[in-house]
Parts: sequence; C-alpha cells; structure tokens
Amino acid sequence: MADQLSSGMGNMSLDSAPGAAQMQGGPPRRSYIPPHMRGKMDAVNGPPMNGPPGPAPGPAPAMNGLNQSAWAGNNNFDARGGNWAGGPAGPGFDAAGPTPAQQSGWAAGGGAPRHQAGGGGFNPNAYRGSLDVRAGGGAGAGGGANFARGSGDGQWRDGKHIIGPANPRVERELFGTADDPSKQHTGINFEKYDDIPVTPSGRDPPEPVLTFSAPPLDSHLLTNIELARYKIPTPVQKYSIPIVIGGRDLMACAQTGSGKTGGFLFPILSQAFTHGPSPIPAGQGGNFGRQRKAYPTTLVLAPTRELVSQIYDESRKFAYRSWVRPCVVYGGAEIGPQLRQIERGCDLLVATPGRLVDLIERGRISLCNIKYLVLDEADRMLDMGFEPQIRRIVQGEDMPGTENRQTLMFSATFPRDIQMLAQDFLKDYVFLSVGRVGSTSENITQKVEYVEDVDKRSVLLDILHTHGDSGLTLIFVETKRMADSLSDFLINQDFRANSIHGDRTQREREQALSQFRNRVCPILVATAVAARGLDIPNVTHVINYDLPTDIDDYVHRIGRTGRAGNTGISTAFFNRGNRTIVRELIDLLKEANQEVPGFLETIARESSYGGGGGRGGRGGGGRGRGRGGNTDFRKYGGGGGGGGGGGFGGGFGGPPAGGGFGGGGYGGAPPSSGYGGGGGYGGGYGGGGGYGNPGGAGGQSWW
Ligand SMILES: Nc1ncnc2c1ncn2[C@@H]1O[C@H](COP(=O)(O)OP(=O)(O)OP(=O)(O)O)[C@@H](O)[C@H]1O
Repeated sequence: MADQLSSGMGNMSLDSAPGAAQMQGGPPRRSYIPPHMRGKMDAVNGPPMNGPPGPAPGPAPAMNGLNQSAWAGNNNFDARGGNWAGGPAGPGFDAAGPTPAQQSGWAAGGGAPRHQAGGGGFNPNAYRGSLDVRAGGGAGAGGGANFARGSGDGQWRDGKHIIGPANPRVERELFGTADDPSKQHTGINFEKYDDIPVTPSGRDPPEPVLTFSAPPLDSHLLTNIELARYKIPTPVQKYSIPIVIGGRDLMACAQTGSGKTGGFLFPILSQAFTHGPSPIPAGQGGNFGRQRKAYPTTLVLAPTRELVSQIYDESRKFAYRSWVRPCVVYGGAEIGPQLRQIERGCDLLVATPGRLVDLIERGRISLCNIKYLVLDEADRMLDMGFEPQIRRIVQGEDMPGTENRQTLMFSATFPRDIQMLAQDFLKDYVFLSVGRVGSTSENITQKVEYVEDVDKRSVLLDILHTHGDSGLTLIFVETKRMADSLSDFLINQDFRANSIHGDRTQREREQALSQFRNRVCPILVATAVAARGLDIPNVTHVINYDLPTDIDDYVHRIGRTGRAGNTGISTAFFNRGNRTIVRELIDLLKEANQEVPGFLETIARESSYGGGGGRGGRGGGGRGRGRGGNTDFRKYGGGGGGGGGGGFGGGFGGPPAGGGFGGGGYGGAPPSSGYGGGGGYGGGYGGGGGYGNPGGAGGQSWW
C-alpha cells in the first residue's frame, strides 16, 4: 500500500488482485449505486462532494507570493546549479547538519542567538530570528518586502501580521455550522479526557497549559480555535503547546481521536503567526526560467493520502486569514496541479514521503528552510517500509540537522524498536504518554466474538441487521481481494456498501470515503489503508471481520470510532487463526475495563505451550517487539519482546512488561538503550520479510 499511496510510481506496481484491471484501463468494479442515483452514473462518478480535497489550494488564491517569504530569493538566478544554485555542494547532502549556505542563511538572523557552523543550539524562536533578518533587509528576503499569502488572505507586512478579511463562504466550508453533521462534534465523554494520566519524561518537561490562551498562543490562532468550537485543549494539546513553543523536540503518544493533530498544528502555527515568515538561506533559491521552487518552513509527513488530505484540511482551518499558506502533496494523483499549488506559495507542507521525494528530485521543493518537521503516525511510516524515503528526506537532502530544527513525532502507538529508530531524528526530546501508550479509549465498547471463517458472512449480516441504521459502520478485512468480495456480497444483500483499499484509484478512494461520510454508503469495507488517523464523524461501529496480526493495528482500527469524547462500539471476529495476538488482546481489554470472553483465556492458555512470543512478522521473521514496548524506552530500557522467529512459536513470549526473550529482541537493562543481545532486529528491515507490509514501500502490498 505504501507504494500505491505515496510514491510517484504508486499505480505502476499492480498485481492480479481484483481492482488492478481498472487501473490499467479495465472496467471499474461494481460499487453501490444508491437507488435515487441509478441511471445517473455521471453524477455518481463525479467529483466527490466532501471527500479529501483535491490538490486545489486553500481558499481565495492568495496574493502573489513570489519574492516573498519562503519564495524570496527565487529570483537569485545562479546558472551554476539550477534550482540548487547557491549551495556550495549542490543539494547539500549533509546528514550531519545544514550546509554552510543554510547556516549562513540562519546566521543572518541578526540579533537573535543563532547556531554556529559547528552546530550550536537550536533557536526555538526560529520565526523571530527570521523577522530580524528581514528587518535588516538581509538574506534574500526581499528586504522588508510585504508577505502576502496564506489560506485566508493574510499578510506579513513590515514585521506585522496583517489578518486577512473574513470570508463567510470559506468559513462555512472550513468550520461548518454548529450542528453540521459532516463535522466532528465533541461527545459526552470529552471532559473525561482530563482524567487520563499524562506522563512526560525527558529532561525538564515544561508545565502544561490549562486553557487556550494568549500567551503562549498567538491571538489569531485563538480566533480560529474558537471558530472550530474547541473550548479547552485535550491533554495531549495541553502538554504539547508549551513543549513545542519552548523549543523542545517531542515524541507524543496519545489515544486515537484525542486531538494529536491540533497537538502539533497549534504551537507551530502560533509561532508562525507571532514571528512571521523566514527568509530562505542566503545563496539558495536559484532557478531556471519560470520554474519555481518552494521552501516550506514546516513539513508534516504522514503515511496515507487520505491522512495527509485530512491534516491539510485541519491546517487550512487553523491558518485561516493568516499569512501561512498550507499545501498538500501525495502520490497516485496528477502531479501538475500539485506543482501549481506549491508554486503559489507553500509555508506548511503536508506530504506523503514518496511524492515528496519525487518533488525534491524535480527540484521543486527544498527543505533547507525547515524549522519544524512532524512525523504523524511515525511508527506506521517506519513500519510499512518508508524508512529509506524518510531517511533520505530527513538526512539525505538539504534539511537542517536535528540541532537546527524541531522534530515532533505523534502516534497512538510507539513500539520500542520504532522509538530506537527515531533516535536519529530527535534531540533531547520530551516523551509524552497520555494514558498507557498503545491502550484503547474507554469510549469504545469492545466486543470479541468467536467466529470461524466460514461463518463470518452470516454473523456479519446478523450484526448489520441488528445494529440498524444509526450510524456509519467500518468493516476491516486483511486483503484487497477480501475488501472487494465482501463489499460485493453486502451490495448483493441490499446493503449500501463500498470498499476502500490500495488497489482502487485515488478517485475511487475519494468517492468511497465521500459516500461513506455522506451516508450514501454507510458501510465501508476497508483494508488497513483506512486504519490510521481518519477522523470521520458518526462512525458508530468498527468491525474487525479479520483481525490484524499486529495489536497496534487493532488499536488504530477501532480508534476510528469513539473520537473526541464520543462513544462507539467495536466488534472483532476472533478464531484460532488469530491466536498470535490473544495475550495482547486480553491485556488491552483488561486495561480498558472491557469484558474478556472466556474463550480468549482458554486459547491464551493453549497458546502458552506453543510459544508465540511477541509479534511474529506477517512475512515471517518479524521485528520483535512485544507488548510493553510503548513506554519511553529511554526510561525503562529492557528488551523489546520476542518474536524473531516470525509468527507462531518464535521463542517464548516476553512477559507483558517487556523483557523479551526470543531472537532479535532488544536487550539491555535500564538505563541501557543499546541493541543488546540476540541479534538486533528480528527479521531485518526490508529484507527477509521484515515486519509490516511485506513489500515495503517499493513493493506490492496486500492492502
Ligand atoms: N481541543 C479540542 N476540542 C474539541 N475537539 C477537538 C479538540 N482537539 C481535537 N478535536 C477534535 O477531535 C477529533 C480527533 O482529533 P484528531 O484527529 O487530531 O485525533 P488523533 O489523536 O490524531 O487521532 P488518531 O490517533 O486516530 O490519528 C477531531 O475531529 C478534532 O476536530
């Protein structure tokens, strides 16, 4: 899926699974057509009404951004290096830190303490430094020019944030109306988030804020937060705001649906609004002819195109009427419109890794001006094989090194092995866990039923008939083939269903999501492509028709319901084929005060004779990590759980608290953080059937 979603070559690697044909021009597979639309195929196939946005830029084309802010210096034509002109070594391949050119750009900050060539301290007020640059008329910023871009027509002029005019149409589009069913509203349990214990670890974590207020937040951001009808920050936001504004790196783990997106957008946008745009480093910015290059200051990476679209929508909300212009790029969609979008100005870029690499290769985006790097669903991106692309983006291009940017990672789950990999991207970070990391929200009532494979369809029909028409139902299956066949089956049974998976075209995926949101098809059969991050109001029931082999996937899947303090139901079909996760599932259920059916305990006892340590990899040779790996590994050290053998029987399962036995677990007692003992990663990364999506980012996936 990773490749399908995010690489520019996504649609080129196809298999013979159903759905592949259409991507090669074959007939589209059958999908549900609502009775009132039958015979109006054009309408059905038309652009989605409310799906993830196309690559169109934010509202009201902003005034020209050229020669301003991140665009400044683009006129500094330098025949030596085309778009990379000015950098002393071309594309600045310096994993250790910024190129001298970048440093000089930063150093030109004039007045504010800046880092030195040797890698001095990071300036948390990066935006302020840049302001000083412009005030001094330096560093290719167009010398005090006016900055006029942004999702809401705002400007940065003479060191001041000029808020753009209100636009009722855009406001309605972004924020909806008070009772708008297409927008998520907080539920009855929203206040209960405050009861969840929060544990910050790392050096001197700052005190949380308790309200949305200025300071520390910028007053314009508060206006937009009010338009979004947010009254108080969620726990992750309370902590992330002072941590990020204080200049620290952050690894934040908080339950699904508890506001992590705001957790990174609020402090970043607040800093941007207060301190203004930053000029591109001196010497950067050459370009040939009309081709223009963008120099975003914030980069948000996320694993799927649906998720980046959603984050982009949130960015537009909170950047409304400001000078900040958000953009989004993702694979599987035409690149032309995305290029035109970023040409119009791009301060905050939301991207999937593959498409971003493509744009960097085309010389259309430079990362030399990045102040904030956000990895959302970071564990998933690394897990699913994006590590090479992410390393290239973060370490192999011209992005400032860890000391000279702030790096933020967010997810509901953070297995220990992924935390270790992430060490290369972070510095002196605060690890934040809201609740027990990797746990599920108590807002979700979890049921587990014993259902043999052959009985699944009839049990599903029973549930759908009983559950009635109250809300949206999301059904997870493991393969693309199953997603298609199950949705066809449901359509034949007169249910309004559709499917979403990695073999469907972008248009089909958008349409499926749009029809789901709008209740045209209130049943969506999905592969793991829809497991992470998606925030769809009124999903009342998540059914794990096929359970995943990774308990973290289960956590994210059921997290599509019970969001923002709303309640929801999750039903899982369990049989002996799922016994590899039985212990972890029992732990999860107990933690969330859910009923644990007797058959689970029985199967757990049976399994204890057969091994099954940690998590076996799907493709064999998993990356051992076991439960208990979701705490700050710097604090607890210890092994990462067994599972080196892949699947069943891979060593003795580590006890829940970590301490893996089994080949490939991370050894090391606290406070050691080294790769101890038995051979580092269980199955190797990428090769030998690594953990996660077997093909990695470059191969063929099953979802
Ligand atoms: N402070 C707040 N007050 C009210 N609603 C909020 C607040 N913060 C976020 N929300 C809403 O809560 C919902 C969930 O937020 P978000 O999508 O950021 O969750 P998440 O933690 O990233 O979830 P996931 O782990 O599934 O990605 C969204 O609809 C968002 O608009």
